[in-house]
Amino acid sequence: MKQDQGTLIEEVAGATETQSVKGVEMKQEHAAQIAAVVDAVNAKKIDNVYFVACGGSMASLSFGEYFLSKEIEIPSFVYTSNEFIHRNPKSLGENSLVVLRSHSGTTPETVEAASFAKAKGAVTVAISMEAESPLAQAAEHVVHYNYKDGSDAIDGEAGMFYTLIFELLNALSPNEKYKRVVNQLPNLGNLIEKNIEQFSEAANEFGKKYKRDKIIYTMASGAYIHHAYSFTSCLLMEMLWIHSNAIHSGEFFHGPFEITDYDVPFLVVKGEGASRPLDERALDFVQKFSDKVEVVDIAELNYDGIDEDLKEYFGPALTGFVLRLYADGLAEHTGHPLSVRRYMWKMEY
Ligand SMILES: N[C@@H]1[C@@H](O)[C@H](O)[C@@H](COP(=O)(O)O)O[C@@H]1O
Repeated sequence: MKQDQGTLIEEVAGATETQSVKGVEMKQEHAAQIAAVVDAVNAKKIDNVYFVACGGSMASLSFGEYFLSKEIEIPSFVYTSNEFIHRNPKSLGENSLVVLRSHSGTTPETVEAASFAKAKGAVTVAISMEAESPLAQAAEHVVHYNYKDGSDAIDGEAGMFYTLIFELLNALSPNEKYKRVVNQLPNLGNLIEKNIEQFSEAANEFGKKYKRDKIIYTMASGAYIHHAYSFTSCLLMEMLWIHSNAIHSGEFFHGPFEITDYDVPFLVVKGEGASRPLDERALDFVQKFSDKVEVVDIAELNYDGIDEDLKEYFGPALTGFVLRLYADGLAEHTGHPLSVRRYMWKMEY
């Protein structure tokens, strides 16, 4: 059992000279929720970490798996909720940390997965915009985030999630880098605003140019494959009814590239970080054979106030807000609002 070491947020709050973003502080109840998770992790020997959710929520949790597997030796896994229950992973047990996420807090498979993990004795953490939701009640710990209610981004989905992940990384394997990430995360609000401003026009042009296309492929790698997945599944297919597939840049040459032609559209997310060369290789190819290639270059995002060596952690936190603009552009020019569903939440399935 480790000593109770407290959280990085508490450390920052007690040492004003290290606080990098003046006037922006996480709400106390949110900092306390994260502190409770850190205490629970410090009180146990954690052997593995499971991230469990559905759809866009699963994609968001996958950034946690990406950073944990890249940074520390404790293995981590991502599961869609129903498979988590049905597969019943052998290493799930009382030394597991299971992080579940549901925006609504009501997705039945995810609620059930929380009860399933709790029954196995794991430390369970529910992330949701609804602090009283069924998911929050099924898990031992709750990490709540504010959604479109005027709260600062540090209390929103990205601010809360990335703070939790870097607090967890620090609890499992302390490193001064994680402290700097937590110190600099309050910059998110400002950065989201600046990046929305920077990419709005290109995203609107994208909508104008591709409004007649019935299929748009997305391509990415590393952390960004999870952005490609949610862009494809949630934004293009669910909300805009545009056929798509999220292709991993490293896998592109092992089948999918045969579909490339002058009139086949690709949205390529050129990542910032370890797997950027994979994206560059795939991009070189599609740019040779397709006239319909759109690139979102994550290295070109605005990272004001972020240390150079921390950009790879901030890129994934900002990209969702940028890609959302590209869906907004399509919605605007196709006249198909992102809110329309035919089946989802409308019937039993
Ligand atoms: N497009 C939505 C996602 O955005 C959502 O994440 C998921 C699960 O819903 P919830 O996050 O409420 O559990 O359903 C769909 O996939």
